[in-house]
Amino acid sequence: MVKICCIGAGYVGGPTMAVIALKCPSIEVAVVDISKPRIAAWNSDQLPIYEPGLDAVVKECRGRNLFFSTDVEKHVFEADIVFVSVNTPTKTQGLGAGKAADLTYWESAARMIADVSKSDKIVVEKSTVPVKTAEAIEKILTHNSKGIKFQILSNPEFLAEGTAIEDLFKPDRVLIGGRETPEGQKALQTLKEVYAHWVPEERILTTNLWSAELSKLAANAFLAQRISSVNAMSALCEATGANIQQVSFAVGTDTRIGPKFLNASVGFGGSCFQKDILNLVYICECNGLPEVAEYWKQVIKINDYQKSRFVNRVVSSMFNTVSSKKIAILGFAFKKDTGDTRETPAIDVCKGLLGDKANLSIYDPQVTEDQIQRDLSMNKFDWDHPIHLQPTSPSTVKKVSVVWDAYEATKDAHGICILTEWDEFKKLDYQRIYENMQKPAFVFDGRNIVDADKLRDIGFIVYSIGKPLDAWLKDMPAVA
Ligand SMILES: NC(=O)C1=CN([C@@H]2O[C@H](COP(=O)(O)OP(=O)(O)OC[C@H]3O[C@@H](n4cnc5c(N)ncnc54)[C@H](O)[C@@H]3O)[C@@H](O)[C@H]2O)C=CC1
Ligand SMILES: O=C(O)[C@H]1O[C@H](OP(=O)(O)OP(=O)(O)OC[C@H]2O[C@@H](n3ccc(=O)[nH]c3=O)[C@H](O)[C@@H]2O)[C@H](O)[C@@H](O)[C@@H]1O
Repeated sequence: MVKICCIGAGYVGGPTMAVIALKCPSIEVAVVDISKPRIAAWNSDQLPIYEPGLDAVVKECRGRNLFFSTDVEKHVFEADIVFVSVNTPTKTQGLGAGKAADLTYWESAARMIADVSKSDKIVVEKSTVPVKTAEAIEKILTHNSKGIKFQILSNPEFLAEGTAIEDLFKPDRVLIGGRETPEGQKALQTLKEVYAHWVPEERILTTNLWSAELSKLAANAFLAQRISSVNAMSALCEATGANIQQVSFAVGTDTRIGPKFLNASVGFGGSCFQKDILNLVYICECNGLPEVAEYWKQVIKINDYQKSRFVNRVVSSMFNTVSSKKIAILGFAFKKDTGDTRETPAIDVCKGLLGDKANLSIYDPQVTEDQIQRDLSMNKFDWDHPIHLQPTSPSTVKKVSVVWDAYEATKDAHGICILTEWDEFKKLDYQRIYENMQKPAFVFDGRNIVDADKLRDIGFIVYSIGKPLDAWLKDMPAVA
């Protein structure tokens, strides 16, 4: 029986391996992690991540050919194929701080693999890494190998959170990069056969190592660039009376552009877009390509601009101050159908409003108070380290309360900011909400999910990203 071990039981390692186990009953899959609580949660009924469809997959395979364990060395020792899906955060100190990928966790995983291995292995880069990382990993493995042969493959993951299971069941493509040597090609074929259990052959792309590594960074950069492009247009729409949804639709019907990923928003979030673009920028700079670096940097600048533009709009609409006003925050996760808050735009928006002394009442159906408090008090990029290395007891942000109901959050509030597009926010009883709020009552829809005209009929002053402005808002321009 082929044995797979995956180091890193996170948002990628967990779901990816669960699906491999489901689709390949003849393969034994062990997912290992240094975090005991995380592994305990994977072995319980309360999985450590919320992902539609994941519970059913795990339930079917766990204990059959899917195992979660903290015994990292034992499972690496036994495996034929070792996936590495550990954190690759942005460096916060030293050379490349604020941009370069921190490969500490990757390097320690590679050294451990070299230490415990007694048989030849295929080592698969699942984490998103800078182009040429495989070369560094190869060096670590071969210099410590005691004669054992390792083949490195790059197999970046393209799943999106909230749709991970769907994406893994029916991927647009699986990408595998390997060395162009007979041994490299043999390893590539072995991994290809794993995916071929359920992915059509023509969707399994094979390339050289560097193309696979770079394609992952490029794909995320292209996706994020689309959002920054549409968000840049949203600002122009507000200034001119155009409507971003109409513009996106008109632009997206061109088959060369396509309709997906053109929703204007308060800004993109998530653990990867910013991190991967910063990483790309750093690589360009290191390769003497400052113009290319500058081009991609702009994607992040527009994203930051979009978040601060939103805050300014809220503050300026409410007589240029939110000091001591209650603002309800609906949604904190970086997108719907996930409890993940890594790099969520809600962090920057909340910090901006707190900077103007607002009192925040936050509700998100999947995010705990503890998580929100951690996020609002943690330094930038600290969140992307394994949980046991993060600050243990972050100070509580006093002007923030976290409640478990949208009606409670909005009671007596002056304004509502919708920051995540949870379906339940579309179906709220806004008449009831209006009656319980201070007047004038504002809704700032950072996701364009509410029926603005209906809300205006109730009496709300409504701001929708990239849509024609209410007279009230036009009279109170937001200066970024
Ligand atoms: N979250 C996402 O949607 C996607 C993430 N990625 C990439 O996948 C990689 C992992 O991301 P996530 O799963 O989101 O991170 P995560 O933080 O959820 O999981 C990483 C896990 O690795 C563990 N770990 C770190 N060092 C270890 C070691 N030496 N031995 C054993 N376990 C160790 C941590 O305890 C943690 O549980 C990153 O490079 C990310 O950029 C790629 C595609 C999608
Ligand atoms: O490398 C990664 O981590 C992953 O990053 C993204 O996936 P993810 O961050 O989970 O979620 P997305 O659906 O891409 O959304 C990212 C952010 O962009 C925002 N977004 C998305 C689409 C859109 O039209 N507008 C928009 O503002 C979302 O609300 C969210 O904040 C990519 O879509 C995945 O292919 C990739 O594997």
